[in-house]
Amino acid sequence: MTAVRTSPAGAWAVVPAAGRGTRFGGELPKQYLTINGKPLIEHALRALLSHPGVAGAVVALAPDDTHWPGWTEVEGKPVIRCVGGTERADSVLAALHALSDDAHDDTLVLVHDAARPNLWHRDITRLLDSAGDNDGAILAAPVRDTLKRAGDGGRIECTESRERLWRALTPQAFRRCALRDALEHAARDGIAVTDEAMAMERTGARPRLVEGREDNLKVTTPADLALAEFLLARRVHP
Ligand SMILES: Nc1ccn([C@@H]2O[C@H](COP(=O)(O)OP(=O)(O)OP(=O)(O)O)[C@@H](O)[C@H]2O)c(=O)n1
Ligand SMILES: C[C@](O)(CO)[C@H](O)COP(=O)(O)O
Repeated sequence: MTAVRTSPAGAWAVVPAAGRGTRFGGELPKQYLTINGKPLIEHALRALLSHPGVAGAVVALAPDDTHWPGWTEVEGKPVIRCVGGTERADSVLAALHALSDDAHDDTLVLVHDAARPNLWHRDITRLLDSAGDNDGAILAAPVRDTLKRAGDGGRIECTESRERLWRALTPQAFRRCALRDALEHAARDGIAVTDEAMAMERTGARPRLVEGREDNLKVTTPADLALAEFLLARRVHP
């Protein structure tokens, strides 16, 4: 893995893409499934790198990835690869390390799943506008459904309040070193964090919730892929 010089101007995208897609199933990792002739990861990278506030991207790949097309540039901006880890948080941490020490500590990083192909510029802009303080910000969507807690035997134990509950989306935006330290701390404590905000919360930070488009979906199952196809077919970029 090569250390990278980063531009002081602009945020950097960090794209974890080292997952196996176990819940999706199949041989091909889901980030390489195509919609409109482009793999999901390309949709994600183009959405990020075509935004004027994003200077480049670091992509974390599985060590045995044979599908990565070898891009070093997308939308005229640099794309760097590194080897990801066992869990998503390990992959994000590896990508943060791949940004060299001469990158500013306070460079803003936007961590975005390779498996979220329907990201819009307006959401990136709103996130960048809100992520200036040291606690960072994430895109999120309010929970809309009535929530049931399961008891024994597949029966409902109770109805949970959805008040103040949000679904975490990506990108999630933080200062590079603050996020690196938070992820390292969680790893040392043996805590499996499922998103970047969770690692930051453990340090006492209170990241801002920025309401994002509800159709910024993560492709997790085949049903999600069909929905993403529907959404992207109607989309006029960016
Ligand atoms: N060790 C890992 C695990 C996940 N990811 C990435 O994190 C994003 C969101 O994770 P998820 O949807 O959980 O992807 P997978 O781990 O591939 O799916 P599954 O949990 O079903 O195996 C994806 O872009 C995935 O490639 C990663 O970079 N490194
Ligand atoms: C980061 C994430 O996409 C936010 O929704 C999510 O946490 C990824 O992992 P998950 O296992 O699918 O929740």
